Amino acid sequence: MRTAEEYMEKLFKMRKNVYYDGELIGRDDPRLRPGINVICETFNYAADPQYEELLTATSHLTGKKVNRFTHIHQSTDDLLKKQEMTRFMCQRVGGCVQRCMGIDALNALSVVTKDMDNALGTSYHERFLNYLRYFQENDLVGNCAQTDVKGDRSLRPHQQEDPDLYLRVVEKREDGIVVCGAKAHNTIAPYADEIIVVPTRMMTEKDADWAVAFAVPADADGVTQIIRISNPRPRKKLDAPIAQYGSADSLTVFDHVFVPWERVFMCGEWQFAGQLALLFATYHRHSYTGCKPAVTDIIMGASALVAEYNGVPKAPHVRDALVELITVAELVYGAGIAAGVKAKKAASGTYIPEVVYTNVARYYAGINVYHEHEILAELAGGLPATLPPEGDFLNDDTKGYLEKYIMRKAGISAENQHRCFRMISDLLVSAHAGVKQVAGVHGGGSPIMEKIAIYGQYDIEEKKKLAKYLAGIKE
Ligand SMILES: Cc1cc2nc3c(=O)[nH]c(=O)nc-3n(C[C@H](O)[C@H](O)[C@H](O)COP(=O)(O)OP(=O)(O)OC[C@H]3O[C@@H](n4cnc5c(N)ncnc54)[C@H](O)[C@@H]3O)c2cc1C
Repeated sequence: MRTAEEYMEKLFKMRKNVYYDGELIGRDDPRLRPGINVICETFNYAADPQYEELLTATSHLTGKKVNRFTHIHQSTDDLLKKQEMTRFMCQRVGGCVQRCMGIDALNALSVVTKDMDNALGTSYHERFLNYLRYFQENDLVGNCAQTDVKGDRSLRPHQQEDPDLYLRVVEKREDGIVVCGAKAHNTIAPYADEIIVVPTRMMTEKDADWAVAFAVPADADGVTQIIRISNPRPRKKLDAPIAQYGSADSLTVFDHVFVPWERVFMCGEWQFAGQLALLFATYHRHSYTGCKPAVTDIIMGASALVAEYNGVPKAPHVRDALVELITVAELVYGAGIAAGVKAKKAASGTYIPEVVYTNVARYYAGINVYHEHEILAELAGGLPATLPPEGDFLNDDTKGYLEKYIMRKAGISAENQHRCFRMISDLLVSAHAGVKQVAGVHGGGSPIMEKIAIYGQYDIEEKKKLAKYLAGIKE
């Protein structure tokens, strides 16, 4: 397994292909550091004997110890540990741990490459396992690039005016394929080792050129990342863990990118594009049953703390608000556990979380994101929005006034009151908070996509039969 230092050493040597705000930047640009800090923690905690059980696993390929963020689930226990690890890690970094998506994509590919081989006589699975071995042995960090830019949402890939609006194969050669197009909203891409591309939707026969899956180094020739960095507001003196972790998302352009065959895991098998798209979504939404409860934990902790600092921890509406937050966190987590316990073993041996429990959990988490922030905003009052900048707490002319007038419950220092409200301000009214909120709604698929998955898998006819039985309707 790698150390955080080894991860960064490799990262900083990558080809410069990342653009930010009009500049071509290196991966050692300090503005990327808060996102990189998140990934470093996935190495740090894996190296800590106290967290070894949670953060590491045994590779089913080599029998060696691997970081759990590179592991293919071999049991229901693996899925439960992944969920628990995700909640724990997201609590430590104050939000998205980001390293989940690469391994979610690899789990989906482990299933679909085998199913394709069984149905069509292709030989993708062996190829995939070779790549997985490389991924695990080098303890790599992967972005999953699933979301195409999609153009006109009502049209299929082959119907778009510009065929590049979904990523596609433009040439097949003896040694590999050439792809063109772009993938959107790729979190972690500027500080990932690898980009793992999978289809975003079901395809028809006419969409065969768009039914493609592969992996490339994130700095491969022809790959350009145009990114948006989202960092917490910097602190002057009042440093705190929440201010150290950020993220970045990329529009990843593939301009005639060559992919050697050993890295191609689907090429034209349109019949399996939908299965791969849905399976990645299932694994990723199952990861959300770990990360979203962690986000609720953070909001819940901040809500309870601010009520205590305000001197009203026992007020009935505070208790009600906290119970609402507990309900969201634990229903989502509980459904994630159910999805793990009810997982099915695929032909490849990989365990797949149960789809309905996974999707109801992700859906419920998504539609509650803004409500949870509303609860915190209500309990915190207006100060998170009007809190003077940190400089005023440091300036001798104003410091005394601010420390006097921020006081609430006796016995809590002015600094701790200030720390509490500055964190809540970061959680509620910063640009970073806005990005996290939208990610909470759309990451892993918009709520409508979860509804489609739930309705598509649920046996409503069975429920109609039940109603007929109870009503005494005999046909
Ligand atoms: C912060 C963040 C990070 C993300 N990270 C990643 C990542 O790392 N990798 C990745 O692959 N993706 C990532 N995503 C993408 C995420 O999965 C998508 O945002 C999501 O699937 C929605 O796609 P979209 O943004 O293109 O919105 P759209 O597809 O435009 O959807 C917006 C709305 O349009 C409507 N709509 C769209 N299509 C149709 C249709 N055919 N019929 C009817 N209505 C329709 C629906 O109401 C839908 O909710 C991330 C997203 C965010 C916000």
